[in-house]
Amino acid sequence: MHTSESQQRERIRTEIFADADAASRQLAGEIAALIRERAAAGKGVVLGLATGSTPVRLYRELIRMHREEGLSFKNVITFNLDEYYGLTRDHPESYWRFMHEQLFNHIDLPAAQINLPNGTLPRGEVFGSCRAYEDKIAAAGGLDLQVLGIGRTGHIGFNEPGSTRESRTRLVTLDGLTRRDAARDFLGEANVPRHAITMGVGTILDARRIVLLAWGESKAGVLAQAVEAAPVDTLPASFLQGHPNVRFYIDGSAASALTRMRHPWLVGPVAWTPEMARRAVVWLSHTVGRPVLKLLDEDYSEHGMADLLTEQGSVYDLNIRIFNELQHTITGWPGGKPGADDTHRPERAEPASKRVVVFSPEPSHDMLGMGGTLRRLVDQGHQVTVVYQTSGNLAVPDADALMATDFVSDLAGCFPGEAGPAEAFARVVRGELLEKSAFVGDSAQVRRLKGLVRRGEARASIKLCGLAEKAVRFIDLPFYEEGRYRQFKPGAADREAIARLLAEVRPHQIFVTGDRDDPSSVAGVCFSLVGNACVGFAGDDWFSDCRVWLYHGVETPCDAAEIDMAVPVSPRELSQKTQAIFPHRSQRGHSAVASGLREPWQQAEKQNRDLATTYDALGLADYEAIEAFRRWMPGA
Ligand SMILES: N[C@@H]1[C@@H](O)[C@H](O)[C@@H](COP(=O)(O)O)O[C@@H]1O
Repeated sequence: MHTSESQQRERIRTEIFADADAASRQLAGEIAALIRERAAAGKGVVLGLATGSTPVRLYRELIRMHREEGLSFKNVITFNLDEYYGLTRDHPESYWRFMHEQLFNHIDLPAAQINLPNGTLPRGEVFGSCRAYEDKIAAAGGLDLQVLGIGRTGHIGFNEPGSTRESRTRLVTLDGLTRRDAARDFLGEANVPRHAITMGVGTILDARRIVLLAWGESKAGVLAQAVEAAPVDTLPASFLQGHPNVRFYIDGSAASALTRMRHPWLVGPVAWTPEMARRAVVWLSHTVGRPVLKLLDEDYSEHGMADLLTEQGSVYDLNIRIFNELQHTITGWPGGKPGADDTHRPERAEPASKRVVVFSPEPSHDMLGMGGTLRRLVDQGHQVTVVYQTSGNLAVPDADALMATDFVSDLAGCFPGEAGPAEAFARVVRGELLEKSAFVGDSAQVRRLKGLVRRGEARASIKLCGLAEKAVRFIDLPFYEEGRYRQFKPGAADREAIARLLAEVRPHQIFVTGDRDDPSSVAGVCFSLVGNACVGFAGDDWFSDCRVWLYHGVETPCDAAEIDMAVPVSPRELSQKTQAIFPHRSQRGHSAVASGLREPWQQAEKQNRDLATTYDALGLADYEAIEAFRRWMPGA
């Protein structure tokens, strides 16, 4: 398709890269070229920098270029976008500390040339300091290049919805969703500051060049609006549309809601592959509000799809073909139906009893994404192993850990004079937790105890699915145990643990999630470990008899056109699933797993019900709920 035609709805030039690494390398190369060019002319560069997980890959690449290619930052002055208000500079979550750990400590940028808003001043001095920050940017000659990420509210810097196009550096109140998104970094929403200092939208727009980076499906909706809808102050990133030199560098998942990706037939001619035809017909059915078998010639022609009809023959044939394809995704036998003709079934019939591995990035993802299917697999006689890839301890509130220590102490109190090492351990952890005045990172022992809390929850949950305890593996991958949110670095030990497990079980089916998540999130890292292991096994006999199924996280809607296997969930199974999510008590309420006011099980229930409603509207059977899966193949 001709690029400019397919991008006709885009008001910001957007480049889609193979992955976050490729996009980060591109921008790092451009920054390095600018620095070198200016240095050669005896001039400096003024960079505007961002925090969050998004630019971490960019910073790693700049550090690599400094170390291996002699890139010097001596002629660079930096201004950061924002800073939390009320955190000391050495607080683990201050942006000052983040920038030093992620970039400044590893390059030769002189300390005097580093600038961040000061979040430590008394309120009365903030206004003056914000003005001084603006003056300093101007005195440096203005920003040559501003790097941006984007928040799920559509914020840039901390310019939340409601920020005006003219806003300047100032103190702001953080949006509820932004605070929930930051809750994991701060080990609980209660610890997230309520205020921050941020450059204004106007300050950002004054930069001579702007590049916004974004990865993962969770940003797709907000990005599509920023790029394609009219600018509004409810979506501050949309104000970038007015800038003469702005580019978005994003990965395929973040781009997935752009018209050229989601509905390419609306913006130009497309190659009508079977997948594309299915997507278009599902969209058409939704758009005109008629089931697939009732779509008319005029529906197609009035919605820019006449060429599909020309290519595929009559509307009657096309409607039936797509209807059948959709119908064939539905199965109550997620592990295959023994003895049945499986020509049109999503899974093969043999072997009748399959070895199945379900990977769950943290305890609870398995149940939220595929609790109904998991139960069916067990009930239908498959040998299911659930693998919890990480302990999930970073997402356990202190209060839950304290309860656990109390329990151990109380239990020990039942045997006076016989206090053992477990009681001593609980006492130490309890002491640490009680001494925490503000947020501090947890020690290894606190994390260990929190991991055990989640193990207990996972066991309780999985039992409700009829799974034996020995079918559950907790592999506590080291990248997570040694890491912090937004800063995970998976390594050889993580890769080996996954490969070892797969080589031992040699499953016929693998269920995994996280393929469309931000690659630096827990689910994103966990998926890439499994995906890479599968690529490594691609030539092995056992793997050629193995199918990999992707299940869905609860925060993003399922697109019916992309489903390869739809497992109906009856009213009874849905309540059993909800019941099985319930034991994950540390994830309830204030946890970042919940978005909005919804509890995790409510989100899962809604997602499964919504999909059933969609299938019903397409003219398929009317189920209570549906869990959805896509098939994944290495290298596809
Ligand atoms: N103030 C920062 C933003 O500058 C950043 O863009 C956003 C997204 O974070 P992440 O990159 O981790 O998705 O987080 C914070 O709100």
